[in-house]
Amino acid sequence: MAVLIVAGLDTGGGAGLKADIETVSALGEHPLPVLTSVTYQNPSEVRGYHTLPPEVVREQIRAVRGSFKIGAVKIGMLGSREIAEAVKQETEGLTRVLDPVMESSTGAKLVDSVESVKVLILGSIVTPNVPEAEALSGLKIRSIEEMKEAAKVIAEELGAEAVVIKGGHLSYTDVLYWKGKLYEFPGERVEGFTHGTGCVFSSALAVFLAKGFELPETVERAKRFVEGSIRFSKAEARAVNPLWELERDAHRWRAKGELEEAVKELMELGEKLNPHVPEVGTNFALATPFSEVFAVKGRIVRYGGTIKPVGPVEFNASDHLRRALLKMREFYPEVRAVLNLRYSEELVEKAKKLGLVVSFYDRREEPEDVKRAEKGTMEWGIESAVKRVGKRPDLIYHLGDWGKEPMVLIFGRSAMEVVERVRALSSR
Ligand SMILES: Nc1ncnc2c1ncn2[C@@H]1O[C@H](COP(=O)(O)OP(=O)(O)O)[C@@H](O)[C@H]1O
Ligand SMILES: Cc1ncc(COP(=O)(O)OP(=O)(O)O)c(N)n1
Repeated sequence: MAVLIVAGLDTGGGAGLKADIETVSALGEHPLPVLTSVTYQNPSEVRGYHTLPPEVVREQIRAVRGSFKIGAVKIGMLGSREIAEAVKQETEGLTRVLDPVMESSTGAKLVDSVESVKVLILGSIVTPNVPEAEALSGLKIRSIEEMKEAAKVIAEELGAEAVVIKGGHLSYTDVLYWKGKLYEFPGERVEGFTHGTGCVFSSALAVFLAKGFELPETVERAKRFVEGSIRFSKAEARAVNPLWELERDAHRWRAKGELEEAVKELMELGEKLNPHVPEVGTNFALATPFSEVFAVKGRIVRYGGTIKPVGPVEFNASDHLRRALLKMREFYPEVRAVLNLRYSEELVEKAKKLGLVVSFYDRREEPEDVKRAEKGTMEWGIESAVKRVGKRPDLIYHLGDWGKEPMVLIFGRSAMEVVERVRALSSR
């Protein structure tokens, strides 16, 4: 099934047509991109825009309308009244999702007037954010109740088929008004980059409608998709990541394979490693670029004179090492792997001789409030060891405390780098 996308180009690659194409593709449908305008923008500012002649927009739609089975159309930045009129005529009869783009989140205008957007409201599924809903309804919106009133006004007075008011500017709860009924879609703030959320939301809505879902289910699915695209956004883009699901799954698959290979290699060191395995066992953890962590279920234990993994490599199989690794990655995101061994002075001395950067934390220095808080020790320990040495540590040790075995953590930028370090440390 194809989804027609009528939108503007964001040169920063975060919102607009590029985000729409990625959303439609990631959700498994075929995007048909129609350009209305070129903006000059990055995630921090929109410097201006140029609208294409309406005839150019018209011809783009005509070129594809007859040759593809179009399940829905998503309409984003229109730019001008003339383009809005052309798009209205050329998309007649299609299921229309209208994101009434008026301003970017940075406050720059992306359409000549609110009236131009209104041209396309009749019969469309309209997805304003709170400021856009205020402009369309003439009402002030400060609460979910006021979102509901505005949605009703936009549907009943402007003739929208349905109205979804998005809550990204308020409480992250979205509201749908459809066929005389109101629906709420509760949400919570997700940490990450949010430039492009509105574009991804409306494109996802168009895709799920094209797939045949009913509107309330469609809104729920689109909302959860946007949440993922915020959670798995990336620093270099400073915008949402519509490819998150595909990338996350690919990274999970690769990380699992990488760790399985490294564990196999580690088993080759069996006899040499056996004396370094602590009473609680050794574990080996690897993080994906999205900071999801794999480890060995049940840990690696001493077995006769050698060592043995108790279970398979699994997602979230070690809380302890996961917390150590994620804390280290806050300082050094390139660090992806960690393994724990029993502390011994010889091991630490050998690490220093090998030129590894060694640091430590002293549990006796742990502040009382961290001690009282459940699960804060590891994070505090890694942070204090990182700060103590002032550069990326390869090995962090602690000397234990009441009921806590002294331990060594060996870090690396890949699982194999950790194995190589362990090989060097355990060689006689
Ligand atoms: N930080 C966030 N955490 C979770 N959901 C968010 C966040 N920001 C926006 N959303 C959701 O993203 C979608 C788009 O909303 P919004 O950001 O208000 O649109 P726009 O980009 O048009 O301003 C909505 O479903 C909204 O609830
Ligand atoms: C070309 C273009 N189209 C739309 C927008 C606005 O995108 P949106 O998803 O609403 O994201 P924010 O502007 O709220 O970050 C845009 N900026 N450029």
